[in-house]
Amino acid sequence: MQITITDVHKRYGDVVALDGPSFEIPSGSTFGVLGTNGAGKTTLFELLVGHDRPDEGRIEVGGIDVAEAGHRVRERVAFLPEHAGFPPAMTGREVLDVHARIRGLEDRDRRIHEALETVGLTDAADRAVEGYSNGMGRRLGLAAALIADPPVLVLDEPTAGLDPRGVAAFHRTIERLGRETETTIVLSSHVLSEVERLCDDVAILEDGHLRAAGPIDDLRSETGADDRVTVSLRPAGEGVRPDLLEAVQDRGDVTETRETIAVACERDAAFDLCGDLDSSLLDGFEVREPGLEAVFRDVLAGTDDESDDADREPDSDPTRATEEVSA
Ligand SMILES: Nc1ncnc2c1ncn2[C@@H]1O[C@H](COP(=O)(O)OP(=O)(O)OP(=O)(O)O)[C@@H](O)[C@H]1O
Repeated sequence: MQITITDVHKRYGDVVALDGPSFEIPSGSTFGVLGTNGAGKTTLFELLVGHDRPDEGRIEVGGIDVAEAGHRVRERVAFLPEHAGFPPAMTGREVLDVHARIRGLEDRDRRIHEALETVGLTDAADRAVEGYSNGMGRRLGLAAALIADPPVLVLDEPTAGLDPRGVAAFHRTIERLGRETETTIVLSSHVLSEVERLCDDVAILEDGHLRAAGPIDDLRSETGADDRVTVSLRPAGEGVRPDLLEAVQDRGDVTETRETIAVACERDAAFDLCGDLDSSLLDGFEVREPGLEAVFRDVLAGTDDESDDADREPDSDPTRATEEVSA
């Protein structure tokens, strides 16, 4: 089910939370909403699921205006908020039964069974929620969101606070939903590798403005991120690390990890770098293609000056984002 966001504005007192983003979320896609802290992601989700109304602009889900017909949209859109809580004494199954009843669903036992299976909570279904781990609680939230087979699923930072196993389980569930159903999945995350793994398309927000939107591959070439690579060098022992650092310091953006020294630079410069380095300093190296991180950095780097301007007025020009991306 396609979602269309058109010139949406939202203020909280003096704070401009959304300043006119316009973009489309393709039907059946897994779509990532990215942004710095306070960029407006949660605000956008609250408007998208009909919990609040925009001051100006429209959000349509499957052609229906959310602000005009919130009840019809709520039948189509399920939301997993960033902080979903459940009465601690209830079991997971009881929580899902309440959700199914609120939605007036028939065939509740089958739906509850399927939702529990989908998120991998069948064995814990009859335990009280207070005994659930953080990850199990998130998965119960997802099961509650899935119980009505919604055509649209909105997940606000779904893996925040989960341990690596919880994150992996969550990823598998989302990937399976994306592969096996027509569900349009919209999620926000600060973990770019997660978004790159799960999503086909993204929107990047900053201070309420849309900075870029579209398929990740298109953004890579539009932003020029495609022109750059990262050369990851493994020093031949800790003793030569300072020499290696000195040799690469003017060759690009240098970052160090415990094992490697990474140099992000233009493709031609990477070619020269690999040819010039003294091989006795190296245990090995690899060249990595630009990831979503490079796109994110390039998109936001083009707006550094503007993002300092906290008092700017709302911008009603929906073409603005396209201009900024190509800037
Ligand atoms: N109910 C509210 N009252 C006042 N200000 C709010 C309210 N909700 C959000 N804001 C402000 O609106 C801006 C956008 O907030 P929002 O929570 O949408 O950002 P976000 O991108 O989800 O941030 P984060 O990544 O930190 O969760 C912020 O400046 C925030 O302080």
